[in-house]
Amino acid sequence: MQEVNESVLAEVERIARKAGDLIMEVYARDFAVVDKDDKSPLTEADARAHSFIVSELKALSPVTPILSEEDVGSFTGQDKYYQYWLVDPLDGTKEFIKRNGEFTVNIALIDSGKAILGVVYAPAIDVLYSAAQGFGAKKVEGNETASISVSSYVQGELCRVVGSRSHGSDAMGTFLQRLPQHQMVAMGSSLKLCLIAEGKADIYPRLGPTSLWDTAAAQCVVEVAGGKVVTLAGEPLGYGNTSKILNPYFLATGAGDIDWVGMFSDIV
Ligand SMILES: Nc1ncnc2c1ncn2[C@@H]1O[C@H](COP(=O)(O)O)[C@@H](OP(=O)(O)O)[C@H]1O
Ligand SMILES: [Mg+2]
Repeated sequence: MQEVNESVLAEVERIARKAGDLIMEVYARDFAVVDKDDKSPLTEADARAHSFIVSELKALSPVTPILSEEDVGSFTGQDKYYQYWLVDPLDGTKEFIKRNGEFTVNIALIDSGKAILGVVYAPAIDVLYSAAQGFGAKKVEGNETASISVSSYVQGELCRVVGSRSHGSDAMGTFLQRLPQHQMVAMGSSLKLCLIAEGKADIYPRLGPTSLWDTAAAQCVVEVAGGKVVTLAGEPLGYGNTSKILNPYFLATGAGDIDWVGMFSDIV
């Protein structure tokens, strides 16, 4: 069984940073883009980060299975403790290709369907978010480390909404029309969830598809920072059923007593 403690968290942070360095080597030069079977793009950077992360996690935790976006076929299922590593080696591949810096390395430890440790690293801006149940949530920007927590939205105030830069939806437009005062920020990758975690956004409605690996690590950061990531039925997004790779639509929110789920019930 993989324990969670400060040294394990530090090791996962090191792995995510080094994977980010490998990604940035590709970012700095020309690279080829190929279409995967599902038509999503793949670059050499995804493959390099994947190989590195898998070999390092195996060294850290030899018997804990790994589910990575780039090699779903070799996942052997959760272990007898209902644990596995859930990895998106490069989230925001479209942003990577556009070279706008909004992409991340994501590593989560799942235990009984819940992400109990999560590390998100954005190498182009050198920002790392990291959290584990019982150990707090933090942001490391360059040499500065700060504890992070969500903000509390009060109805009637300007609502800071964050959404995908590359994958929109009609339902999002309907939702925004209902918020008299809002500010919409577009952002690629799991960085949207991290903005909720550090209190820079109030809500991230994801009314379109994502996969388990897109959300797990950053959901841990949001939850430990005091926020929620819930389905449109109000249940926390879960990771216990790996036969179903796609997440349901979800809402990520900070603190406050607004019934966000109720606001969406007739939209979607
Ligand atoms: N039609 C679709 N089916 C499944 N996942 C999708 C999808 N469209 C977008 N995504 C997911 O959304 C992620 C990008 O999120 P965003 O739009 O918020 O930046 C992608 O991650 P990758 O870049 O790792 O492929 C991909 O997993
Ligand atoms: Mg992804």
